[in-house]
Amino acid sequence: MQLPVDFKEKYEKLLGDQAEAFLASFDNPVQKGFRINPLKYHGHLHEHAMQQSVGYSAWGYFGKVRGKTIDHQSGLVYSQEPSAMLVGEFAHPKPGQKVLDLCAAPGGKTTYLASFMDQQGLLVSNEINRGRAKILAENVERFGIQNAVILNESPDRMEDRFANYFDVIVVDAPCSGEGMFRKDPAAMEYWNKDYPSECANRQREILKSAMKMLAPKGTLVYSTCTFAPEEDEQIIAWLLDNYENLALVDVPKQDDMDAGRPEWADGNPELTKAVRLFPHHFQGEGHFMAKLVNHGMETPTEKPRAKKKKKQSSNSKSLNKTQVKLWETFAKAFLKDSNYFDLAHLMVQKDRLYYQSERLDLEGLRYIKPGLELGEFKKNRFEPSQSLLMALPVDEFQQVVKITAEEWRQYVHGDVLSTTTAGKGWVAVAVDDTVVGPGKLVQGTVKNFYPKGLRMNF
Ligand SMILES: C[S@@+](CC[C@H](N)C(=O)[O-])C[C@H]1O[C@@H](n2cnc3c(N)ncnc32)[C@H](O)[C@@H]1O
Repeated sequence: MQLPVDFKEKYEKLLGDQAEAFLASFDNPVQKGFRINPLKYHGHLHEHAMQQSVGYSAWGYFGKVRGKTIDHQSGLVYSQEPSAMLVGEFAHPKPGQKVLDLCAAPGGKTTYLASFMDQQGLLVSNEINRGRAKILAENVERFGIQNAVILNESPDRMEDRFANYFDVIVVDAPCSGEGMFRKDPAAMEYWNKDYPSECANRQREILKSAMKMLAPKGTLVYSTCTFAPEEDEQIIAWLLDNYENLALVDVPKQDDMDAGRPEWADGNPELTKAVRLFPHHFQGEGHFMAKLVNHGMETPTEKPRAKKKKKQSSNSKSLNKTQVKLWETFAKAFLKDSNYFDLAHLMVQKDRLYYQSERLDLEGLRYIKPGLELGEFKKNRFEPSQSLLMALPVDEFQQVVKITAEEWRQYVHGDVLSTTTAGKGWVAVAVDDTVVGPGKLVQGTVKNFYPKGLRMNF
């Protein structure tokens, strides 16, 4: 691989006698990986083999995910390279906590965090770039996460609303991407020797906002996919200097994981508690990560905290009587437990019904999904969304139509299926125990409600 000359010279100086092995590793094959989804997994995958597990991740395996498969389309697996899995392990939120993934698209860390949370608590998943935020929302839908809110904000605009709020914050920062050169050689086009310092400026701004949103005793995980000390140890040194209540957590390291390098920053020996993943030592792409805990009190906010408004925002409303009736009738016929989603946590926005695990007023913030989308109110009826189908296990539905893998291809193509299943009305369509989407039983056929935007040809 043709690496930038300045890049080579920099790491020859920094790494000394290890530089040769480090630079040679860029010619080795990229490590591919995937995770199984514990919110959905019932003991087997349809098209992928779980051969070699990633030791430090309960859900991680080496191997490549194929896109046009039941496993991928129904969110049973998530493609993620092995190094990135360690960030989720560092964060390790508990069910019920308030968790923020501040730089979240396309969703690798968000889906990892949700895997620990067991649909309880709140996961705010934010992405500044609108196009990428939409992709994030698609991945969250497929993974079946019930307790996520997808924001599309710049971190500084979130500070006041969420002051001292989150128990766990992950900042998987935009960075110079040196650790991705092997996987994505196009990343080299942006790189020049000043790029890491430019990225570091942005990282400090993002972290200033993150610190305002971190609760007392909260955990902050910072990660990059670059080797640049300016964006790694030097950022952590800056955090420790500027936030005296913040302390690094000593996370156990495997033999193939390197410690942070104090000599590449201000010499603070604490920095050895950070982790570097070098591709000449570790089976994965280049990464840096650090876990910190806030031992302090609440961080004073600069502006007064926004007062809680009694009135709901103009965008989102509680359900009116007709909508309550339509939803309740639908839920009774479609779900085994018609109260699965607490009415007090439901809200309507532009005729779409959402469930919010934690009631939030998002007025003034840009968002993609204010919660789990359950479906849409149409003239005198309620139509379930793909998100609802993805977010519940098969045994929560009253009526299920089981189809074969071959029929699944027809279903995701948009075809009407014939069936011997008796009954009528809304059904969950499933392959074995894997729910793949909604359908409607009409006289021996399953009318196809797989979203048009997701349909595919084979
Ligand atoms: C390394 S990627 C995140 C990857 C993601 N966490 C995952 O695991 O799939 C960094 C993200 O930060 C976003 N970003 C760029 N500038 C930002 C800023 N100023 N504040 C917050 N996020 C930013 C990028 O759009 C990008 O999606």
